[in-house]
Amino acid sequence: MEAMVRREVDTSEGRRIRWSWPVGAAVVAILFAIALASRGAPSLSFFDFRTTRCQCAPGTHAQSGLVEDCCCDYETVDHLNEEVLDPLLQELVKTPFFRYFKVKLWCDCPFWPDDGMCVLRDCSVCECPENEFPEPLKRPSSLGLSSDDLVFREGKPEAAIDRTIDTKAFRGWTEKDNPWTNDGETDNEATGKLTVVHYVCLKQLQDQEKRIAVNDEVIQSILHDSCGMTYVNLQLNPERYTGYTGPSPRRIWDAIYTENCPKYPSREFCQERKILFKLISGLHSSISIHIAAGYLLDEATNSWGLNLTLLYDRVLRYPDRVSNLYFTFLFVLRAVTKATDYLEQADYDTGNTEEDLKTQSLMRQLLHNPKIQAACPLPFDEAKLWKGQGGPELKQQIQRQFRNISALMDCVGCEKCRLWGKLQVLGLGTALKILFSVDGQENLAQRLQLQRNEVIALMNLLNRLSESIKFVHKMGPSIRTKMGGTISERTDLRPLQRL
Ligand SMILES: Cc1cc2nc3c(=O)[nH]c(=O)nc-3n(C[C@H](O)[C@H](O)[C@H](O)COP(=O)(O)OP(=O)(O)OC[C@H]3O[C@@H](n4cnc5c(N)ncnc54)[C@H](O)[C@@H]3O)c2cc1C
Repeated sequence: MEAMVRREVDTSEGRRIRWSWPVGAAVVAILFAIALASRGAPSLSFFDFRTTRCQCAPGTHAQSGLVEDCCCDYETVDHLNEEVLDPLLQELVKTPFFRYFKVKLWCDCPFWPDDGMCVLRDCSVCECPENEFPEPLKRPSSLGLSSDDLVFREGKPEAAIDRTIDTKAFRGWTEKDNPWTNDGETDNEATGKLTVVHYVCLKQLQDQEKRIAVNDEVIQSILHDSCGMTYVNLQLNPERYTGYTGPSPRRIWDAIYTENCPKYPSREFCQERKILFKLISGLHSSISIHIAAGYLLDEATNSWGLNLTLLYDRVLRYPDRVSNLYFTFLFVLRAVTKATDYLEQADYDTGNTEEDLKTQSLMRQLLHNPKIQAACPLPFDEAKLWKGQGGPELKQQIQRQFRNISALMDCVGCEKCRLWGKLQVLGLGTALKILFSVDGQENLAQRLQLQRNEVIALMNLLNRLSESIKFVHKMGPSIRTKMGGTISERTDLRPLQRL
């Protein structure tokens, strides 16, 4: 066998192969068998636009061939990403609709006392100044408030909010809870409502210096107690290195992996059990890639750039972390394409007609892209999951675990990391909701209900993953060569570089 491999290598150098009869016959027989077997199997190469329904293969765990448990190969994903997805997503996330994310940044960690430590000024999130975000989003009524709330809290009818524009701006968007994420994330959660009510009313009183003396401290404490909701311009807050290291993030990742999504190493376990680990691991890889790509190389000169060692040590040297990134990407892409009808009909109104038309057009180009449909028509096949014995119970268990992970985001001790952690976990929760809360494709658009913030999170998550894949594809080979090309068999035992 070894000799045969050597001969093949020789061929590429232009030498002649010397075949022995039995070896030649065996090779011909094997090739014939492979050809026969692959006639029925889908070839999903980017250059082979067949549209047969995919038989998801168990996967090879290497970075070639089909991405494990998915229906597209690595090469196809790289090409589609570079040619179609990345350019569209880069434009999409800059539009007013997708760049403002509503988030509760100051909730208490429900599991342990706050131990966050973040060393850089860059940790903090720059919130939107009053005059910046689009009018329809600005109205507090868009957070699901009613004028009764205001009267009840402050007894001040003049503080009542006009809901007319809210209805228009949020047409088609639901406020229904997502069963996959922590309840506190949703718009209609009670404390969220009160926070905004307090903020609006108290601020008005303060400004007018009327009736009640209110100082910032009071406002802050109210905001903090009820974990205030705020709008953040994502474009001004890139996900990158923040200096958030040490026991605090370690504790969170540990809690996620050990308590909520343990790794099931062997093939004995069903795909459903392995899904959560793979999704979180893929997300973790993407976060690490963004940290490495936007690293503070020299604090004195404030110079930012790529930290090669970090990228290699945390992600590239572990093939399973890379393949989990591709898995997560395909999973989220499938959710987006499954929700095509819904997302196409959704209202992307921010009051800026030109920009909103552009948003709509970009969404259409992405949802109906012929290259994606031809090369990767079914990125992930969710239909075959939860069918076995105990499937529904298993689904509920995994749903609970994911909700815990979502709640753990309030324990992240650095604002910017918390912002991106919350957004991306909400994006994953939205993908899970699309894929697993509604069976089948028929009438999906009628039955599916998404919050506006869920869609913003979903598309921004897809963009993060797409950026990470582009980065791995472009830089991976040269970095591997530079770093010596060693690939670790083990996924967690090598000490990581301290920052
Ligand atoms: C939700 C969240 C968001 C964050 N966002 C940021 C941010 O935006 N900017 C920033 O600078 N820091 C951020 N951090 C911190 C960052 O992720 C690291 O925790 C930190 O840089 C310390 O890294 P580390 O070397 O201890 O390894 P960590 O990345 O903390 O990894 C901890 C352990 O998890 C395992 N592991 C690592 N990667 C994977 C993977 N892909 N799959 C499976 N297992 C894995 C390994 O066993 C590793 O030892 C965030 C942390 C969290 C929890």
